[in-house]
Amino acid sequence: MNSINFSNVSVAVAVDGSDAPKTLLQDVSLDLRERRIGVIGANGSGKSTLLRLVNGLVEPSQGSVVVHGHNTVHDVRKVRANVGFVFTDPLSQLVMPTGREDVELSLRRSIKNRQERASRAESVLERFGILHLADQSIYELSGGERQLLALAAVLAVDPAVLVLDEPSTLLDLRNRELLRRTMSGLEQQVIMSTHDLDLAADMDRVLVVEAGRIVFDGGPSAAVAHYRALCAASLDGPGR
Ligand SMILES: Nc1ncnc2c1ncn2[C@@H]1O[C@H](COP(=O)(O)OP(=O)(O)OP(=O)(O)O)[C@@H](O)[C@H]1O
Repeated sequence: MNSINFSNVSVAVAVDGSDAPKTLLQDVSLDLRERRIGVIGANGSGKSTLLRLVNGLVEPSQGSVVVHGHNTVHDVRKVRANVGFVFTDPLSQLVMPTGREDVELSLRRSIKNRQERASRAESVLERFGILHLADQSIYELSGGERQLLALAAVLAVDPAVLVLDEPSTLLDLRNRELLRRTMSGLEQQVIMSTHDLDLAADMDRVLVVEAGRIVFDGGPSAAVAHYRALCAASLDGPGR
């Protein structure tokens, strides 16, 4: 039950001015049962597309994705209730004027009592070291502070699966370390795309995506070595 299963998944989209669809992902089959799953690969290789399939933001053109027993097309509400998604750009996720209100909004469905909700929101903000920023406009926060807030708002509701799309791009060294420690203490299944190969090294299983295909699937050090070799080949290959 506790697996993220991709069965022969392809994603193709129509492109303006062209008869041929563009293939973003091709023939992906995976059974992900590990607690920490990393996704690495070049810009535009298909990492975000793969992650967006996990909460039904992207639908397969072929094949199916089943997350902890729920199909992402037919049971999308159940999938969304189980999957927390942290976007690369926190502003595409934060909807309330302040951090406190945003975290409280996340908690509205799970905690009906107002006071309880407020106190839970405070403890979540404190855990991420941003309680002192709780009442500031989200537009006045730094990029990294917003990224921490977006993570706090998603983690507040304890989703069974946490999807993180490049969560550390804006974080300084200390907050990257905080993210690492937070992730290692989490009970839930985490699937994360990253360009930060140190973060990838903490994962139990790492997928390397290249031009819409999974070209490596295994332990973190072998995956990073594979990715480095791909980069070197593309820089030093014919025509360069
Ligand atoms: N809706 C869409 N329509 C057309 N092309 C798309 C669409 N969504 C994504 N793409 C293209 O699909 C490819 C994969 O995109 P994706 O965002 O999954 O890459 P990524 O590996 O996450 O990249 P990055 O590391 O730069 O964030 C890119 O070439 C992108 O331009």
